[in-house]
Amino acid sequence: MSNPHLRPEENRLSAAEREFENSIRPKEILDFAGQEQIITNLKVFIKAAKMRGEALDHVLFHGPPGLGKTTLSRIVANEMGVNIKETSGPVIEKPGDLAGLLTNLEDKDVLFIDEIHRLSTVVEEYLYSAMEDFRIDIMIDSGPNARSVQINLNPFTLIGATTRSGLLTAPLLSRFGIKSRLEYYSAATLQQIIWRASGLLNTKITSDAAGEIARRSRGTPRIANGLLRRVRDFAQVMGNGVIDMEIAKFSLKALNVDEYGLDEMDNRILHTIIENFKGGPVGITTIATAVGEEAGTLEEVYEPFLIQEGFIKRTPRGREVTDKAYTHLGKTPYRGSGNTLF
Ligand SMILES: Nc1ncnc2c1ncn2[C@@H]1O[C@H](COP(=O)(O)OP(=O)(O)OP(=O)(O)O)[C@@H](O)[C@H]1O
Ligand SMILES: [Mg+2]
Repeated sequence: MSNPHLRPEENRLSAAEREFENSIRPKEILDFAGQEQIITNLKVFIKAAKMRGEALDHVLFHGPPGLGKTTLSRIVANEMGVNIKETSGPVIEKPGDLAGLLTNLEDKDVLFIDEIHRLSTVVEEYLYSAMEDFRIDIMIDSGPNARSVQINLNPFTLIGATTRSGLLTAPLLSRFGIKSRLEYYSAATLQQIIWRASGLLNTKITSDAAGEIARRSRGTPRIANGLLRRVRDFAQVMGNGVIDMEIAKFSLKALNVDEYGLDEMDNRILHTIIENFKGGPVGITTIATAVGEEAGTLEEVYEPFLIQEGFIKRTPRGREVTDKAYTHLGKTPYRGSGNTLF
């Protein structure tokens, strides 16, 4: 059964896939590839906090799914040498749930709240004083004797993760001293990640095959590792277990993996703009309605990759597909009379 507390993307990961992810998830900062700027800065902040003997400032990791937010949060706790307690926005139903978590934290521990954009308003407001002053009010007794008492918490680090930072309120955002946006990975970095994962899986892979899988992974380590897992099956059954270029190409074709790594929704978006709106420009809310997704999710989860890879352009009048999108979908660019130069 699907877990209602998880986002749709997470529900799509089976238990086996999640276990696989955990087994190859880097635990040390040294094994975490890419995101150089974020890593360089974090190392400084962690070192400084340790020198002062203080908890690390509260951290927000935001960015599209599968880029390493959970991984980095655990690495931060590991580097700080503290425990990490993990929960997620929709699981904390009332302030009392949060109070329970907070009062159980030891000095400098990390409280990781995944999907922090899904905290309820009351819980979020309750979090403010905890983050700012390490203090919370709790109700004791009930009925006519009910009263609230203020208690001090151990200094802690809140690490929030979200794919939808656009939904965070200004007061919450302002309470994070460190805010990092994770970016899509280059093919070269993904190739390195695939190389490392193959080693952990005891699978031999040639460097060009790793490069081929990397290029088709939508800039995302989770996708790269997932593809590696499937391609490994093909290598085992059809060859001698070694992943070479031939096996990689054959498997990726059999798995229907898009040449650029675009997923079903990416292709649906491009298709919709071309077929229903003559290639654009068209507003994001109109596209969202047509593809049946929230406008905010399109803007924060799908569009950044399509723009980065040059399939879509933002114009003052809305989104427009590029010639690359037409070519990719095997279509001829639409040239309305107003658009022709000659
Ligand atoms: N920089 C990296 N180097 C190596 N492996 C990585 C890196 N980033 C992510 N991974 C791998 O990708 C997988 C997904 O990463 P993670 O779960 O941290 O993503 P996420 O940003 O938390 O995603 P979501 O938004 O869905 O929660 C993990 O199994 C991890 O092993
Ligand atoms: Mg995560």
